[in-house]
Amino acid sequence: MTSLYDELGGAVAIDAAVDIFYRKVMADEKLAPFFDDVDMERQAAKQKAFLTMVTGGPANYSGKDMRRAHAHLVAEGIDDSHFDAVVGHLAGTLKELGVDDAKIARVGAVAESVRNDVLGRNPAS
Ligand code: HEM
Repeated sequence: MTSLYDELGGAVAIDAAVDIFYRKVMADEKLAPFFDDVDMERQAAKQKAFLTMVTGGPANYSGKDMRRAHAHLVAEGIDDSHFDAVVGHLAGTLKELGVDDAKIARVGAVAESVRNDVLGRNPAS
């Protein structure tokens, strides 16, 4: 079966998407402060590897799991509003790149699957 990764356009598409996505995140004044001390080049590389893996492409992600990667941000106050904004920027990016709504919805579902981990909650809450 063709993976969502291939349907999106593979490595070239993921690279383009992550670059545009982080430009949007950094231009969003409620999100940018969380990235103040972050090396954005390294961050973009991790995000590319992560999105590649979770959309069914080659699994080269060696970063932290989503709960550990964001635990310090939970302490700094990230909540559903930040998560929704991040997912919105991802969807907006894909839309700009000409990805159809059905595929954007599938990427959105992948993002939703890590919401509780990113926000440091139990699955049931
Ligand atoms: C779909 C949701 C999200 C995904 C898939 C995601 C993915 C990632 C990945 C792969 C990393 C790198 C982990 C590592 O260093 O090993 C990371 C780090 C980070 N994420 Fe997210 N993230 C998401 C939501 C958010 C949200 C809502 C925020 C809040 C603004 C956020 C802010 C950050 C920051 C600031 C870092 C860097 C941490 C550091 O290096 O100190 N992320 N994220």
